Amino acid sequence: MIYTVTLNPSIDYLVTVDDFHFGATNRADEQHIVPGGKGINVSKVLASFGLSSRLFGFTAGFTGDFIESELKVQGLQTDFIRVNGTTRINVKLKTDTETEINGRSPVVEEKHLQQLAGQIASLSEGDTLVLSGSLPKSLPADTYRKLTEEAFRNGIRTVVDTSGAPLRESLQAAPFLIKPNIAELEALYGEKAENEQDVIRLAEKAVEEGAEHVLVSRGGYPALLVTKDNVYTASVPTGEVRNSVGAGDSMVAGFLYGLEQQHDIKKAFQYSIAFGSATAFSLKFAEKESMEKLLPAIHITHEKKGEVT
Ligand SMILES: Nc1ncnc2c1ncn2[C@@H]1O[C@H](COP(=O)(O)OP(=O)(O)OP(=O)(O)O)[C@@H](O)[C@H]1O
Ligand SMILES: O=P(O)(O)OC[C@@]1(O)O[C@H](CO)[C@@H](O)[C@@H]1O
Repeated sequence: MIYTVTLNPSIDYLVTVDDFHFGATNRADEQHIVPGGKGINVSKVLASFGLSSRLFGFTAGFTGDFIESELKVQGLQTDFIRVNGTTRINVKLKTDTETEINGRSPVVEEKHLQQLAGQIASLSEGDTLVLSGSLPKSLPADTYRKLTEEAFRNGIRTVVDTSGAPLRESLQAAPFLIKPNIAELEALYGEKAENEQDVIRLAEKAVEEGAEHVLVSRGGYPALLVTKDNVYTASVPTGEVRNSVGAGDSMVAGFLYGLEQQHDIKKAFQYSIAFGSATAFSLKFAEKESMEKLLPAIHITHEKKGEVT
């Protein structure tokens, strides 16, 4: 079973303003109000590909109520812990470019974290735990590391998709997969990656620090999957980007989908790109038909300690 954890969910207010003027009153040309947050997005994408998951995390106030009721309508199995305050609202403004304002999280207390740890303690060997997104400000940076350590001890595979100190800390707990985008990977080591070799070098550092698979997304540029002995590079399909919100989460979902279908790592990587780009090319998240159209066009190069296949 797959479990996703969204410690810091959101309502995403996706708004398109074709002719945007800074400092003026603008009117929306299109808008969508949806439950968001990285773990929630992973679960939503998995569900539309027929894979069930259970959703953990913290919700609060009327925005939290909206998220829970919407997800239930969509048939998702939620088990959120209620905290005080109000779940944040994240603004995703699409003009000729994309601008985001992510809101402030409510306060999550130690007792709530303990409750979550209790939920995770009930997982079984072979389960997958996806820890995605930022931490509420009140939680310490080692939160994901501790949850990953506990999961690792119990034979649970952990995916960590976050950035900064929580990502750095989590490496020590040997996560099965991390999925930084290029900016997150660069920030992790305080270095700019000027070319693909630099990206590989930085990803290898993350492997040395403990991650088993490092999946680096680079928007429309080839993505990389780096492990101890292997480097895979995937071409990314060309197309019109209509919405990149959730493209990274769709990659995580696609990777897990590939593994759930009993495919190897290389094929799972190919699925992850197809899922990511299917989301980027659509106003909604990836759907089966669009994903399957993109899949054959994604070519993977595999380099194993000096050999190229
Ligand atoms: N311009 C693009 N053309 C084709 N595919 C794209 C493009 N931008 C994003 N994608 C798809 O989405 C994937 C994830 O993109 P990106 O590196 O922007 O992730 P991210 O920053 O984690 O995304 P987000 O945080 O917006 O969900 C890419 O690997 C690719 O499959
Ligand atoms: O502030 P965080 O937790 O890093 O990211 C939250 C978020 O931007 O990520 C998702 C897209 O990946 C959105 O649904 C959501 O608004």
